[in-house]
Amino acid sequence: MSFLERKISVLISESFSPFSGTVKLVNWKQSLVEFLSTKMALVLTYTAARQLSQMLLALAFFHGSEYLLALVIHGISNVNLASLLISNHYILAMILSFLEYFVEILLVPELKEHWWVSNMGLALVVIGEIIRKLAIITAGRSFTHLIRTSHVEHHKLVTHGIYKFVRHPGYCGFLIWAVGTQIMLCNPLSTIAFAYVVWRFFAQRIPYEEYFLRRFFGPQYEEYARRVHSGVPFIR
Ligand SMILES: C[S@@+](CC[C@H](N)C(=O)[O-])C[C@H]1O[C@@H](n2cnc3c(N)ncnc32)[C@H](O)[C@@H]1O
Repeated sequence: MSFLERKISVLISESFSPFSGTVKLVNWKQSLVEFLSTKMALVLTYTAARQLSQMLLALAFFHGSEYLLALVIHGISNVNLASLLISNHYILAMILSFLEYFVEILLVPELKEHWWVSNMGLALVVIGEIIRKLAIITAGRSFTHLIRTSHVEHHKLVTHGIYKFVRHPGYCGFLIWAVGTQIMLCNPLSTIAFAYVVWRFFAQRIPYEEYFLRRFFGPQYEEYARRVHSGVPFIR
């Protein structure tokens, strides 16, 4: 056994030894396999099973219901797969968040055991879903996944229901939902990244969307925008 092999063997056997302070020299390869298989077993714990299945359910429910509502409101001929709201950037962000989850549950499994944090995330996912779906149902045909750049007859300014409290409940709900998914997974890096990326996306989208709303509805929209907050932090 080389010096390095002996060192690794001691380190690993120390971390597994049930007798504190006892240094057992064991075959380092066998120890490494034991070490990795113990870590892998952690991935299959109750914690991971529950957090990951909640995440998959949240994703399936969010995208499935977006598509179904679009079908019901706009009719099959006006809806395509874009209504699933799954872009390449979105897929990449989700893959990175799953990657963070797996790396952390292997290296720092105790991070995922903060159940009050995870449950708070789950509550945010549910609240975000409710706000967004209320927005879609309230706005009806006025709520299109692509921003309208020309006025159509049936496009009416919506200022009732949840739009009485915030101008962009659909975006507000999505922001809460997206950040909630990462808090639910106890993913610190993705929580910050999702909050920033989603917020920045809406910070650019809202002025663009409102430029057309002002053109379509003029002083009526001006007055509404003065009265009601956007619903997205730091965007008036
Ligand atoms: C993806 S929806 C988002 C709606 C809104 N920004 C929200 O977050 O609930 C975008 C479409 O909704 C329309 N829209 C946004 N606010 C509206 C309102 N108060 N009344 C009618 N249409 C609106 C825009 O013209 C755009 O075509």
